[in-house]
Amino acid sequence: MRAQLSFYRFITRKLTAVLTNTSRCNKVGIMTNNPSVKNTINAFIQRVKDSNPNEPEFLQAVDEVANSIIPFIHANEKYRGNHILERMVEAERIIIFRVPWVDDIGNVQVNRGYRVEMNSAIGPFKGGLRFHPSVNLSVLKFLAFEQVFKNSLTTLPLGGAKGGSNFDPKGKSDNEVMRFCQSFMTELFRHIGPNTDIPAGDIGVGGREIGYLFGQYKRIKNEFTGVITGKSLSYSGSLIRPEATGYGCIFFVVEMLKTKQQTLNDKVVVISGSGNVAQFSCKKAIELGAKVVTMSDSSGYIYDEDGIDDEKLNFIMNLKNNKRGRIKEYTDTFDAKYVANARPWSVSCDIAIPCATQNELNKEEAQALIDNGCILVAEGANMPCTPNAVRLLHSHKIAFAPGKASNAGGVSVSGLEMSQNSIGYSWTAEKLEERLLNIMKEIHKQCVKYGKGDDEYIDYVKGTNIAGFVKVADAMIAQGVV
Ligand SMILES: NC(=O)C1=CN([C@@H]2O[C@H](COP(=O)(O)OP(=O)(O)OC[C@H]3O[C@@H](n4cnc5c(N)ncnc54)[C@H](O)[C@@H]3O)[C@@H](O)[C@H]2O)C=CC1
Ligand SMILES: O=C(O)CCC(=O)C(=O)O
Repeated sequence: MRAQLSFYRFITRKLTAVLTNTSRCNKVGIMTNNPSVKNTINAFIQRVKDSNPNEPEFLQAVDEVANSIIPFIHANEKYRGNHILERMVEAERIIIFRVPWVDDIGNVQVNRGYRVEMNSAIGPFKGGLRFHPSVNLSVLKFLAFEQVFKNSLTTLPLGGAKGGSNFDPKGKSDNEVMRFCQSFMTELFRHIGPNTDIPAGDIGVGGREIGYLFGQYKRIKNEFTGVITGKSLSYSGSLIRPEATGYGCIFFVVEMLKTKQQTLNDKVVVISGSGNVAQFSCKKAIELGAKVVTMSDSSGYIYDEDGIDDEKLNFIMNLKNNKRGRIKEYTDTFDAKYVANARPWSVSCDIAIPCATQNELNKEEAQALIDNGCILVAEGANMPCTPNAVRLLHSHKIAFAPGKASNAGGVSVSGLEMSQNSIGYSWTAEKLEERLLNIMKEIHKQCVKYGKGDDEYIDYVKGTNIAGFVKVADAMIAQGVV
């Protein structure tokens, strides 16, 4: 307690000290390169590090936000003294639970389940579930933390959360996946609800898993409610939700290109991943005239110099969504190169869209993209670019969109699915796609408002973080110390 008090006093002293220094303000009044602010940031990050040891992904996400937000807090009196960011890095609640299940040969298996309920200041907890062997507390805390900012940007009343398990659906039968999902929900159900916490999909959680999870919730609670999004249309899902993250990402890219007086037409696009986000980013990019030349999975990537067209993309969708095969099999049917154990960032392109997982594009790979003429990188995945890669892209003035902004289309349509569930009505695909487009345009506008520098370069990282922060911070201040 004493240590906490002296830390807060230290931060307050630092902020007061730098307030007297009025040099070097940018367009939104934020002082940059001020050594006192830098010290404040470093002290804050050290504090978070000390209280969250062995959580590198969470620290990485906090570090990025702190570097944007602390200078902003310090330039805006309203946000000083409330310890908003200190509160935002503490989850409101974290649930960790055992998930026992029986495999097809009768062996008992056990996995660990999680739900990180990060912040409910502006709405009920909302965010996906990830089933992947790499899942741990650090990964889910980083995802939940980012979700708070992302959901705030969507213009919808959604708090932030994330959950999942180290269960690996790869290689499991449908029955095994079903038994796992039923066991997972048998604990999770008591923590969620349509007005409390509304999970959805993420890596390893698609339509099949959402169906099993929803079915078990309904069975236990004896209630048919909009407790999960990403549901199938046959049981109150929303049109466009499967497409939303990828389509939204491309709509965001179009807005970014507009600032350069360019369009997607004839642009060469490199995409990583071949799951939900990758597939629908590819589909919309093709529709808008781009040539998509790569897709990948955790074993390697395919390079199709002629471009992936609708027929080839349908093949990939069937391969990944139904046959659950490997991307290499593309080359059995189509003329393309397969590169094993590698990522696609050395392929020459105009635009790169990483859509697989966190930290999948490092500094050397960013350098390769720059050397090959890439002008824009937009994150379809959550935090796929390492901090060094982002710094390099910024230093070369490459347009760079963080996932919190560019992949917010998925959760946005989840929010629209919740609205449709609550009024018992289904909107048309056209209306939903139009809403999605407008939300992505609005997010872009907010990024420009807070991220455009004196040299006209748009720092989307700063823009995203500040715009996302302001709404949550205002709500937290209004609600008192809770
Ligand atoms: N599904 C959604 O609506 C949203 C997803 N995201 C993010 O997008 C990314 C992809 O998610 P989904 O497409 O939903 O998942 P998915 O399970 O449908 O696809 C994941 C893809 O990533 C690949 N992958 C996984 N681990 C990998 C690794 N270590 N190296 C290379 N490739 C790897 C898989 O092979 C697969 O192609 C994740 O970062 C997720 O958090 C973000 C916003 C919304
Ligand atoms: O649709 C949702 O609720 C969550 C999507 C998600 O997990 C994400 O935006 O990373």
